[in-house]
Amino acid sequence: MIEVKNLTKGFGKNKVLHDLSINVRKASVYGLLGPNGAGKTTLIKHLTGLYRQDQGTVTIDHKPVYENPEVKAQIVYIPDDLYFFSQYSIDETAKFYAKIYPQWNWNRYEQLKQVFPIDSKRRVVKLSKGMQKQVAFWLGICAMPRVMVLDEPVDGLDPVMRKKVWSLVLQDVAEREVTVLVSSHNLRELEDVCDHVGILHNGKIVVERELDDMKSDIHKFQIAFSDGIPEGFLEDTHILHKTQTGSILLLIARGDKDELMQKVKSANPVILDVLPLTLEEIFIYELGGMGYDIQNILI
Ligand SMILES: Nc1ncnc2c1ncn2[C@@H]1O[C@H](COP(=O)(O)OP(=O)(O)OP(=O)(O)O)[C@@H](O)[C@H]1O
Repeated sequence: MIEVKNLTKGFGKNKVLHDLSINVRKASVYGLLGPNGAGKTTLIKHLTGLYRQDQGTVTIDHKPVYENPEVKAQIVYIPDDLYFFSQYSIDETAKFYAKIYPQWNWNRYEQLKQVFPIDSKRRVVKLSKGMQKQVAFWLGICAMPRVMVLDEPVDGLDPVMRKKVWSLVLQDVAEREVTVLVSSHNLRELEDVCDHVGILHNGKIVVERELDDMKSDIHKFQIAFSDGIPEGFLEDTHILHKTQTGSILLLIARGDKDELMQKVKSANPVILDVLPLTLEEIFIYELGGMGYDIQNILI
C-alpha cells in the first residue's frame, strides 16, 4: 500500500534520510518512533507529497505521491503543528474540505458532533490547542481518506478524547481498510494501536517489527535455584539480558516460550515465573543487542 524504497533526502549538506525503505500494508497501522531530529517529519512530508525525494521512490498503491493530486486526495495528514484559515469557522472549514476530498461525507460530519462537543460555528483558530486537534480529526475522518498520516496525533488531547479518537481511527482501519502511519515519541501509546513499529534513528530505520511476532519471540523469566546457578545453565540460549539479585536470576531470552521453559525446568529451579514484558522493554533489549545507545533512541 504505502511503499518507500531507498529514500534519500538532504537539505544542503545535511543528509537527513539515508536509503530508507518501509512498507505499510493496507488496513494496518504502522508506528514510526524516533528521537528528536531523527527524520520522522521529513519522511512524513514525503508520504504526503510535500517534499520531493533526492533519490528513491515513494508510492501509494504503486502510484508516486509527489505532484499527484489524485493520490493526495486520498490522504489525510494531521501534522503536529496544525494550520487552519484564520477567518474560517469549523463549518466553513468543512465546506473547504468537502471541495478538496471527493469522498467527503456530510452525514458523518453531523454524526460526529456527538463525539466532538464543539460549536461548529466557532472560528477554529480561536479554539484551544486540544480542541483544534479534535477539529483536525473530526474533519479528517469525514474526508473518508484511504490513508491517514498522523504526526504526534494525540498530543494535546485529554485521555478521554485520546481514546475516542483512536477508536474512530481504528474503526475505519477495520471497516474501510484505511491504512495509517503514525509518528510518535510515545511507545506506550503506539503499543495499543499499531500492527508494526519501525524505529528511525539518524535517518535510518534501525528496527522494524510486527508487534505480535515481537511479543511471542521474547520472554522474561524469574528463576531461583537452591544451590546457585548450575554450571552451563542456558549456555546454548539467546540471552538478551541477565541480572542477578541475591539468589533471584532475571533473564530475558529470545526463542519459543515452551522450549525455553523446558530448558529452565530441566535444571530443577525452585522458583520459575514468567513475567510480562512491555513493548518498551522488548525494544530496549533488542536495540541494546544491536549496539545502539538506547537512552538516546527511546523516550
Ligand atoms: N526544511 C528543512 N531545512 C533544513 N533542514 C531541515 C528541514 N527540515 C528538517 N530539517 C533537518 O532534518 C533533521 C530531521 O528533522 P525532522 O523534523 O524530520 O525530525 P523529527 O524526527 O520529526 O524530529 P522531532 O521529533 O523533533 O519532531 C533535523 O536535523 C532538521 O534540522
